[in-house]
Amino acid sequence: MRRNLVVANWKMNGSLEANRKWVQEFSAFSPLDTELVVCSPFVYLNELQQSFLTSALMINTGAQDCSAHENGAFTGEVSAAMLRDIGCPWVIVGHSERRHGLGETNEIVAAKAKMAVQYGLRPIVCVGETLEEREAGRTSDVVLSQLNAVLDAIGAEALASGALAYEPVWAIGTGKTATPQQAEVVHAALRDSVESRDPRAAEALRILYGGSVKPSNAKELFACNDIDGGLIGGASLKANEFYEIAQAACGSDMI
Ligand SMILES: O=C[C@H](O)COP(=O)(O)O
Repeated sequence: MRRNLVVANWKMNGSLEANRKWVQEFSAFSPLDTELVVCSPFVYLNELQQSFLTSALMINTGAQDCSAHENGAFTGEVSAAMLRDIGCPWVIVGHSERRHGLGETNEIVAAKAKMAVQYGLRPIVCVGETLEEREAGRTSDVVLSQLNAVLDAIGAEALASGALAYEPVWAIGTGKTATPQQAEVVHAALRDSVESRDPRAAEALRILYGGSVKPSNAKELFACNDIDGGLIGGASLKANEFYEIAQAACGSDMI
């Protein structure tokens, strides 16, 4: 059975004060039977992790990226080893804002995923097509080539130790969510592709949906067979909305 996973991606948002308020607000809610991760900017990871512990919140931390390099003269980069060193268990790689905004190729994303796994981190690998690619009928080609680059680098089992996130670029921060049917078709194709390499890993792999997930649409998305939770941007900045989305994931785990 796959346990649903709901991940907050705060992107370049937050402050010490705002983060403390978020933790305080979230602590007032009853615990949920869903695995939760908050990916904050690097500088807040340590304090956030401590506050989750002291508030007895069952939330893990994640970084939003890691370097494709091991160490050395790479100004501004943060290595997987450093994340491991501060006890941050999760890391997002290949987010579309990095692929499209910062020119990260499939090869770079694969190298980052490899570094993450080498240092014992759980990668959340993002894939997704642009509107132009979808309209040209290239959705499967694009997401499967993004997936395969990572699978070639780390293998299916290592991917299943983390998660795969399908985020159609046209749905991110736009308010346009993929319909559950649109999302499920892509999720099923992604799982089939992993299955052709390793059926056990495919069964265990959590495939998250991301792109304008809100409390109002989360339940029907999470009810789909191959959607095992979400990667939540804007709505995760509000503790109550993230909690409601996490609540929607409770009890929709698939066997
Ligand atoms: O990582 C999260 C995704 O980019 C989704 O962001 P969004 O929920 O603001 O659309």
